[in-house]
Amino acid sequence: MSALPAAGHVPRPQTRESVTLPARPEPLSLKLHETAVVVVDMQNAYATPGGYVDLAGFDISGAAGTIGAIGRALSAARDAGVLVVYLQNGWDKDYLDAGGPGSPNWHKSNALKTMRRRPELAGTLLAKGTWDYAIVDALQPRPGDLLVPKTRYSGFFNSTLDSTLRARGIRNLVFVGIATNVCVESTLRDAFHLEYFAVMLEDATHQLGPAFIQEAAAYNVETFFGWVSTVADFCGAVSQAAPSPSI
Ligand SMILES: C/C(=C/NC(N)=O)C(=O)O
Repeated sequence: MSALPAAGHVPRPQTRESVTLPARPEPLSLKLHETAVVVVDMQNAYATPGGYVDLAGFDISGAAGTIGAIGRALSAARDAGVLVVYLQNGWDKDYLDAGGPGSPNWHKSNALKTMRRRPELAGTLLAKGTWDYAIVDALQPRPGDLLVPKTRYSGFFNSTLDSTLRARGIRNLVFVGIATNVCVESTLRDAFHLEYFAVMLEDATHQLGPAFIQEAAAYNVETFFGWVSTVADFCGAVSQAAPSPSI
């Protein structure tokens, strides 16, 4: 985990106010100082033409709208003093973290499969230090945000995410990012099992696969694992809380 920028502590404006977030299946009361927005894998790999999922043949035409929606949610969150945590998916340049043939990841990762199918792409997809791994320009982390690298779909697996959140007293997680049905849902399900209250902003997420997948993921979240809300409702709710710099 790293705080951004690398050096120095950037205090967030803090509020002890609770807000009520309109959500399905019911509104949710959130103490903002116990809440973080989790930005899942908004990397060129997942959101930019020429990135991994585009090269692997998935339709990413909706990603541009998702970037804009996430930008609005993050702006409201930062203004209200809500912690922003970025997840960044990928591996070392030699792909040791990705696992070899003994790992299901080696068999299921479409990034690894695409590079095996197209050897000219070897070393370019989801490797640390590459353009593909980088967070998209429009959503670059700001001072005070945190960034947690991860090597599998769930942000909680083999990462510092849980301890990072617990150390800050975070109980509520607001999820945005790509892909709804893979890394967002995997992380959100693990959040449920780790006793976090999880909300997905459905219009700030985008699926990999046909449109019905987005609906199915939202159904799963609101019925079994957490709550579903929207960017407009999130922005409206957090803007009700005035930050209090003295806390
Ligand atoms: C398929 C896939 C999804 N990632 C994500 N960020 O949801 C991958 O990483 O290969």
